[in-house]
Formats: sequence, structure tokens, C-alpha cells
Amino acid sequence: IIIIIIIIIIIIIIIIIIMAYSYSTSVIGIVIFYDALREWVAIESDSSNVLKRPDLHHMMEKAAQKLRLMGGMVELVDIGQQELPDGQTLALPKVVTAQFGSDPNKRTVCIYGHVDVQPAKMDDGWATDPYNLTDINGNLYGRGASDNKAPVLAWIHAVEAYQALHMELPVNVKFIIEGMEETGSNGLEDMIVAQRDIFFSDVDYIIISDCGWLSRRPALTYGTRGNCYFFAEVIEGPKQDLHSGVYGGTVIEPMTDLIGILDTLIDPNGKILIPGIREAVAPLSDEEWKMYQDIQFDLENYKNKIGVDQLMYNSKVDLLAHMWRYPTVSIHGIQGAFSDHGTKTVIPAKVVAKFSIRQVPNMDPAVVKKQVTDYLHLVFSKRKSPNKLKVTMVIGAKPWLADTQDPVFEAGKAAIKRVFNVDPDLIREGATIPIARTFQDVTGKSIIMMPIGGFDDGLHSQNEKMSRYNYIEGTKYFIAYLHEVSLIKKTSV
Ligand SMILES: CC(=O)N[C@@H](Cc1c[nH]cn1)C(=O)O
Repeated sequence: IIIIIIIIIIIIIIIIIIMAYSYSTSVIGIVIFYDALREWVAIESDSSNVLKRPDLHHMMEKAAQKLRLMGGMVELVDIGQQELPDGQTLALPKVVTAQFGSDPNKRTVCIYGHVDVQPAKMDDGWATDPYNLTDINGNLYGRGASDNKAPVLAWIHAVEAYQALHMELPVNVKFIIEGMEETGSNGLEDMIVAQRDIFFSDVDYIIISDCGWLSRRPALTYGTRGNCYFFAEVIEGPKQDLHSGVYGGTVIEPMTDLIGILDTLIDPNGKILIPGIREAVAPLSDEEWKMYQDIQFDLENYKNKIGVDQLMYNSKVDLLAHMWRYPTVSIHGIQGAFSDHGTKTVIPAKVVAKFSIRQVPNMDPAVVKKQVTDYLHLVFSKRKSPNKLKVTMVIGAKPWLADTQDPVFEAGKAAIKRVFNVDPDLIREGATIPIARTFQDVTGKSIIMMPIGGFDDGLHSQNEKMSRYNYIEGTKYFIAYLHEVSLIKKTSV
């Protein structure tokens, strides 16, 4: 009996030691992850604010240094200058490239991410300082936490995990990290073209983790919409703003012309009225309909999340289809309009409408530009206004769509199954990641989007966050993916 008791005590002690060890290592792991994200979020790398450009340069240096310390072959690639509206120029943040391993017998993956952020200030309505990562109930709040600093770090931690365990990386891993994503990835396309036969020559797959899940269920993303962004200016009206009491009723008002033509873009049921746009859209196949049907998505949750009682469509399939694979027109604003508090009785002399049309297969931004311009001029001419209309397309980003049968998606599904023990949703993204299509067109490589962001992370909004769960489990998922993607080689070579 004494011997049995001693054995039981020894077993209990061993169990306690193992539990204490695993707890302390997981705590250390969490602290390391947390500290890394805290340090990155603390840098106000807002690419839209020229005054923050030194912070952005610092952010790129910091990312490069992190990869250097891990033993990566790192370069900071100069991508030139940005031309500002006032004609001045400003150095673009360098693009960080890094490489871990160059074994020709292994697959090579290239991780794309960005470390610039959208603007954020307390006055916008943040509950905590946007640049001081704050942990509340398992959520890490801070600007850029989800978009895109934690996902970039999660990929870095995945490589670190192999290193910490003294395990050989199963694939060669490259990184391409930019600092201008939030303002249109200036300079990156030229860099990709220039590096096509150099940096990208041995890359098999390009991975982007710059989007989110649709629900609590992990997802793989196989498509994004593009975007054509227009300015419609009504000009050559009065030479300056006028008093509406004194001049109202005597002049043909630019704002009335503008509102009149804007109202002809889309009807109240969401039907785009510009001839040719709807006709170009690839039809919804039965297979696609079935895929949407199987996706976990709750319309009531969605309504609650955005705070509306009624949506444009009442069925899940219709809603998802209009979110991902049909075009839409959004009117964003009117420059020159009176928009302040108060009751200024002004007739604005010159107004510029900003609107955009999300692009889907098989739309072509060059064709859309002509369709929109011709249509608006026709509608405007019918008004017989003495004012002039000028239409310009300032962004023309194409949609991206991947083949979900590509082995790169099978590897993603297997990694999700391994870590989360569920089959992922295969989803599309209504927003635009212009560089995805550039990667596809320029390099010809397979692209996959592997989000780890939550559906409620508040990207670009107040109180952006990344949950601890998604950050940590997301890192495990990336570790598993590097393994799964290496198996593609074994079966197909
Ligand atoms: C991911 C994301 O939010 N992308 C932006 C990019 C964009 C498109 N047109 C202008 N900017 C988006 O709005 O989709």
C-alpha cells in the first residue's frame, strides 16, 4: 500500500510539473505575442497622414529588424517617391522583403501583408487610446491590431515557432510587407513587376491574410471585388458661392444638377441603372448558389451588427451574392457642399460628387469608365443646364477570383481542420485588395487569402480589435499551413 501511495504521489507531482510547465510556456508565449503586437500598435504608421511619414518609416524598419533578428535574408526595397497634391514629393515607405530558406526541393510560399494603418484618434469615439494596445475581456484593442499587424505578426510567429522547436521549416518562406496599403499601395505594383523574375521567380504560392471571417467559423477567401472610383464635377456655374435668398431662383444650381444625375445611378431597390453594367456580370451558377447556401451566416446577427432593421435582401443567398459577386454603386460624398452644423443658406458654386462601383467578374474597369462617363453626360445633357460636367475615374481596381480546387486551398482546409476541428467556410470579400489581382496577373502564381481576423473586428472603425483567440489560434493555423502546403510537393512532384 505504501509503495502504491508513493507511486500515486510521484505521478501527481509529475502531472503538476507538466501542467505548470505547459502553463508557464503558454503564458510566456502569450506574453511574447502580446508584447510584439503592443510594440507594433504603438507606432502610428498612418499612411494617409504625411506628417506621420517618419513613424511609417520607423514601422518598416521595425518589421525589417524583427525579421533580421530571426535570421531572415532581409531587404528594404526603395520604391521611390510619392507625389503630393501640392506638387511636392515625399519618400514612400520602403517595402520589406525577407526570405527564410532557399531549398530548391521545397515549395516556396510568399506572405504578403501591410503594417500601415488607417487614421485613429480618441475624438473619433475610441474607448481606449488607439495606439496603446489594451486587453479587455480577451480582445486586444488598438488601431491596426486586426488590419493588418496581428496577422503579419502571426505569420512571423509561425516561423519563430519552427525555429524555437529547432524544426526545419517545411517550405521556404518569403515575406513582402508594405506600408502604403491603406492609401492604394502606391509604388507596389511597379515593384512587383520589377521583381517578377527575381524575388517571385521561385515562389509557388502567395498568401494574403488581410481580411476577416464571416462569422465565428474560420474561413478561406477566394475572391474580392474590385472598385472603380469616380469624381463627377459640376463646374462653370457661378464664379463663387451665392446667397440662396438673393440669387436662388435665378441661377441653375450646380448642386441641383449634381443631385439630379446622381439619382440616376441606382434605383431604390439597388438596381444599377447605367446601361451595360449589369449585363457584364458573370451569372450565378447552381454550384455557387449551393456554396452560398451552405455558408454559416445569420441575417439577424448581421442586422444587429450594423444596427439596421431592414436589409436590401431577405435571403442569405441573395445577401451574400450582393455582398460579394454583384456590383454596387455607393455615393460617398460631395466636396464643396455645405456639411457643417448650422443652417448656412448658400448656393455652392462648384460641387464634386465622389462615388464608386464595386467590380466583379466579368466587368472591366476600362469599359466601366466609358459606360459611366457616357451615361452621365447623356443624363446631364437632358437637363439642358448651362453648367458643365466633368467625370474622372481615379481608381480602377479589378476583382480577384481564385480556383478553390487549387491544392493551395486544400492545404488551407486541412490546416483549419487540424487546428479548429471544423471545415472552413469558403467565402468571398466584398471589399477590394487591389494587389491580389496584381499578384495574379503579374506573377501568374496561385493566390490564397487566409484571414484570421474576426467578423466584428471593426476594421477602419473605432475600437478596432483582434481577439487573443484569433491571434494565437491563427498562429497555430499558420504553423499547420506551412506543414500542409509542404505536402503538396510530396504528392505532385
Ligand atoms: C480591404 C479594404 O478595405 N480595401 C479598400 C481599398 C479601396 C478600394 N477602393 C478604394 N480603396 C476598400 O475600400 O475596399
